[in-house]
Amino acid sequence: MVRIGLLGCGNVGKIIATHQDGFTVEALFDRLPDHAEDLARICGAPAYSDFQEFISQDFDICVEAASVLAVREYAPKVLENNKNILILSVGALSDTYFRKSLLDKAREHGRKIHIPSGAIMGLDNLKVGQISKIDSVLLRTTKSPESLNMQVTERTLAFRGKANECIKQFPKNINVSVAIAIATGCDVDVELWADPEVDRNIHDIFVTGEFGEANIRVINHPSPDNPATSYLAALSVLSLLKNLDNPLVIGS
Ligand SMILES: NC(=O)C1=CN([C@@H]2O[C@H](COP(=O)(O)OP(=O)(O)OC[C@H]3O[C@@H](n4cnc5c(N)ncnc54)[C@H](OP(=O)(O)O)[C@@H]3O)[C@@H](O)[C@H]2O)C=CC1
Ligand SMILES: O=C([O-])CC(=O)C(=O)O
Repeated sequence: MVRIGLLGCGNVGKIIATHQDGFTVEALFDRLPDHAEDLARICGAPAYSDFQEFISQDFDICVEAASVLAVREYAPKVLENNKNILILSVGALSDTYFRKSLLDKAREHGRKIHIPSGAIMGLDNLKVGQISKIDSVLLRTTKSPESLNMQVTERTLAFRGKANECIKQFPKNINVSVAIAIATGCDVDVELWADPEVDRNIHDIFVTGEFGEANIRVINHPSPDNPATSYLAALSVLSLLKNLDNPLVIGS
């Protein structure tokens, strides 16, 4: 059974702590001690207010569901403490210098960095971009204005540009674009729309390349405690953890 330590005890953290299937939660950490203690009451794992104490506990993989800044601060320490890490706030890896240094650290300590599919589908086969030419990738994301902290009364373009710029402006909303960029190895064009008519998080992905063309539309239900985060993002973490020890590996 996989043993995890949970870094970030908010909306996704709560879903993980309440659905322990194929893994057990062994330790909890959040910058808000109340959040970690709330989850401790739900799942029985101890809450730590000191990161070093948390990371010294006996678990196999640290599951990050906190923020881009938390990844920058803690991911290197997780690897230095000889633990694998699952990173949901993958936007942190848009900084190529940081990404390289984290990969070097993972190699040095013989550890893995897992990036779940998060709030989209198709990330598995988008990796063909690393071996076969991809000509263009566009992600068009539509969310409610509330999710984007905007107040608009009609469909409004919040951002158009590249993924690594968009994540700087919307670190809680467009991690998926960085996951696509890393998977494909391509610069990803992003359009981010605020639409008062929608109550879903919609991701339209358009890819063209040597393989042909793909148009992927994911219409996500928001998660219970954070409308900006799709429920699918939490489910993708649960399914990654459930399959970690499975001898059958499905999807590329
Ligand atoms: N890859 C993907 O496809 C997706 C990624 N995400 C990302 O996943 C992450 C988790 O999402 P969600 O659970 O909804 O977010 P929440 O804000 O509900 O929960 C995050 C928790 O982590 C805490 N936290 C934030 N920064 C730190 C830090 N530096 N150190 C310790 N704790 C910290 C937060 O505290 P506080 O409340 O004080 O900030 C909060 O308790 C987010 O970064 C989100 O953007 C979400 C959806 C899809
Ligand atoms: O949950 C979503 O739909 C996408 C999201 O917030 C992110 O990628 O950061």
